[in-house]
Amino acid sequence: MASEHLLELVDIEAGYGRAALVLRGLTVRVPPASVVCLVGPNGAGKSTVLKVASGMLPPRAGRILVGGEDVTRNSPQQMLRAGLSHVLQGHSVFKEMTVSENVLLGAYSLRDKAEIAERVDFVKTLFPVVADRWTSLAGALSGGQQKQVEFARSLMISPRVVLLDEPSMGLDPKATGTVFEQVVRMRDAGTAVLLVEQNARRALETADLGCVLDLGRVHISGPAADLLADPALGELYLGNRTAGRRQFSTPGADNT
Ligand SMILES: Nc1ncnc2c1ncn2[C@@H]1O[C@H](COP(=O)(O)OP(=O)(O)OP(=O)(O)O)[C@@H](O)[C@H]1O
Repeated sequence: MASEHLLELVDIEAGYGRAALVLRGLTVRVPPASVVCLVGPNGAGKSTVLKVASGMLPPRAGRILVGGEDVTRNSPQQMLRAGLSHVLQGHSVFKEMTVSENVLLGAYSLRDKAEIAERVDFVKTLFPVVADRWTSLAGALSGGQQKQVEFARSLMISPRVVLLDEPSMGLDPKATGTVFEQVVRMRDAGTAVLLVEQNARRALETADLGCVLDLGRVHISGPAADLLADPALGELYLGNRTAGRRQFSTPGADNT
């Protein structure tokens, strides 16, 4: 059945091994051509959401839908084929390989040379540093430039949704700014983004929709601009100082 959302995680319960559940009835939806960010305290389960969406961690309950199709039991490879591309936390470029070799790793499942060439042109246009440093060793690039190589690699398969885990981690403010600009460019070029970030303010300034996670559930969600303007959210998560402290409304809301 067609869906107005590209990716839907519905009533997800998930955890690691025999340990207690990390995600406890979480619902997140990603519309087309949007950036949805997940923010919240350490250990809330943000990265775990991305692992569930990419098939790395099968949920114990709930459903995962891509374009309305149920992919809950997909393996990571099947999730990739369904259009979900995961850019992991930290740096995952191979420093001893060139930028081109790193980017082309993202095309390993493609057979059509014309399609690969078309995707290479696309990512080079989207990320000029990838074009400029195409034959350089990836290890010679700055952290922010390496992150753009990872973005380019993730886009080679024409994903429907890119899952970005902490893209600003370890970057200085200037590189962080560039990386967030590139997130917007990805969206404007037609790829939806589900973004996990510690830098909650910067993420909400970039995103269209935001979800605040706490204890494995969506605590509050809505247009990112509304969340940024919420004084309670500002005080709890964004470092604002306000006179009165008020509590959030009922936990368990979703971003529909
Ligand atoms: N591989 C793992 N094995 C066991 N427990 C894990 C594993 N990865 C994460 N956890 C636990 O799951 C919980 C949620 O972790 P997760 O990384 O999803 O949180 P997060 O919101 O992304 O946190 P942070 O902002 O610190 O990155 C934590 O209690 C963490 O210890």
